[in-house]
Amino acid sequence: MRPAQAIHNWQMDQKTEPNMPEQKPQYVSAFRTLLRYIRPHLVSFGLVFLFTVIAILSDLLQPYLMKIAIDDNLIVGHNDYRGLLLICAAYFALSATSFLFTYLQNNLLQRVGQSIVGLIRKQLFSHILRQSMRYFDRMSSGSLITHISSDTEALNQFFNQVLLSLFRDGLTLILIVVLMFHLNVQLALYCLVLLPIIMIIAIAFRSFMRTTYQLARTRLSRMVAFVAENLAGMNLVQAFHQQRQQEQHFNERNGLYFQANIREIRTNVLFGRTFDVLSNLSIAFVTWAGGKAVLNENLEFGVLYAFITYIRQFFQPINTITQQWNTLQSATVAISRIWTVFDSEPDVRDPKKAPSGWDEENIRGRIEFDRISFAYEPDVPVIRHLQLTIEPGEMIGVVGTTGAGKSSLISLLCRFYDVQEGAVRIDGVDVRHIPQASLHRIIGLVQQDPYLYSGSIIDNVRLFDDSVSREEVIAACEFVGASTVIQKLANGYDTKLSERGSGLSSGERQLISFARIIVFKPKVLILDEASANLDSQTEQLIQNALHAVSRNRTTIVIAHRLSTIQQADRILVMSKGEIAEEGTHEQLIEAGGHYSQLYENSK
Ligand SMILES: Nc1ncnc2c1ncn2[C@@H]1O[C@H](COP(=O)(O)OP(=O)(O)OP(=O)(O)O)[C@@H](O)[C@H]1O
Repeated sequence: MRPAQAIHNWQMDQKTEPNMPEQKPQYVSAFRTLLRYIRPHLVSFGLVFLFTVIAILSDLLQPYLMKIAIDDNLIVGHNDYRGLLLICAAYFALSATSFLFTYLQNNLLQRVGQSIVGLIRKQLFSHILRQSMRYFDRMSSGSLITHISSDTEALNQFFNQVLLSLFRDGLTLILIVVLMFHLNVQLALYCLVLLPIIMIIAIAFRSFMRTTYQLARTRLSRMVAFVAENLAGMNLVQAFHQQRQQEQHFNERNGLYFQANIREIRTNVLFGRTFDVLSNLSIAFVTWAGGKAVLNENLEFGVLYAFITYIRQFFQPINTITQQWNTLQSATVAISRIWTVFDSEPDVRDPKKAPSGWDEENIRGRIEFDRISFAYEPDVPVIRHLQLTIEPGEMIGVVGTTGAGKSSLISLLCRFYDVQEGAVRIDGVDVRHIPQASLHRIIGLVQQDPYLYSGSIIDNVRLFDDSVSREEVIAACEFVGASTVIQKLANGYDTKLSERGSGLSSGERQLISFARIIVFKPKVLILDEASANLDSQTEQLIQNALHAVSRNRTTIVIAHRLSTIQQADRILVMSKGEIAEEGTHEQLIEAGGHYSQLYENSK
């Protein structure tokens, strides 16, 4: 990302934070979409349901067994030791069954959930990769990272917590009510009297818990986004000594997240304890009403025991389900957010098929900008009616003031953006008709500050393409003169580079990019020259590499040092999106215009 973009994103983040609208969950559309992913796993979900039923039944039959033991085997004078032993064995068997099926159900649900979430994450990333540059101008990288990490994690929780709880706790509740009515209708009705109170408390807490939960999640995403933006623009932070200010901004976000977390925990504890109190109240009530009935010999003691156990088990699933409401909501918001990303279509699209007669291997490299106009924002033209033809094998140098539109011209040739007027053609074919993969094989781009991937130098030159041999890579590096730089590194060609190619200057990274050009042999070479001050040795290496690589290749060099392009076949001077001067170095010096002034200043 451009540093300017990073700053812009921080500013956006800071400006919009207090008023950023919370996204409302769209349950129906979110789950209809999710259903598409669930459908292929219906058998597994069916099995999870079956295992859940078995595990719950095994749990709930345990108090019932105790009731039988108390009422039938422990009655004084019965001395039914064999019966008692059988019940104990059955109790153990039920526990073991519950253990086994809970384990199976958990594992299976986790596996299915993880594979769905993994698939969504994969599709999300490849969808983002297919977007055009305009999309990345609009979206901050922080929010995209949040979509891929936190939002998919919320989906993961939906499967592992919400769905599991709905299956397990919902079913437990239903079965407890059935068992209570089976044991004693009157006592069951007494217990159900409490239901409306439970509902009122749950609903009252629900909206409160939702607010605190959403607040904590939003503040967490903002903090993550902020860190991501800072990492992307670290050079800027350091160059402008922004450490203190950024630390302060981070501390504010960290503090807000801390407060939201504390509020969330406090609410959860309050809610959980309220349910405990309610549960104890019901037990006291049932002990009083049931105890009276036992004393009057209207109720067996075992039934009362089973009832009390069921009441204890009754509150726990209600508590869990209510708590899952938050996760359900955040998962719904996450699904909507993920689908907003999926909904965005790239502005720059591939043609349905390559134009007839298109032969990538035999491209000559004639480039034509035919009266093109372009703007990033409506009404702010960056390039105006520009006409330029570059012959195959020609080397063009482009100079101009900052913001003149040099990089934009290259972006249009690479089709990172589409022109609004006119056409860009390669060998007479409009780039909009050329499949992008083919276009990017034809054009080799050596950027100003080349991006290197985490990996060895070998992998960075061959772009992880194993069909390119190590020897080819080494030969390419030697050809462009990068080997001197590489051999100085600790592990030579096997030195592991980090994403910013740490340890290498931008000029040295450009040398490695030149080696890529030799390996992949594109017909057109674009060099956005490193503007950073290079030491004279690296500068000379780059000059030599450019000379070697540009041979028989159409080459466009955006030059920051005029020495690089003095030998160019033609030099263009750009100003305000137009070509202001054009000619060889000698012709332009003689003309005494802007170029000659630049040349004088650079001496
Ligand atoms: N992604 C973008 N979104 C909006 N405006 C942009 C974007 N990229 C560049 N611009 C604007 O377009 C104009 C031309 O920019 P461009 O990068 O093409 O100039 P340049 O000649 O390459 O400048 P420099 O030498 O500083 O790199 C500038 O005013 C710049 O602010």
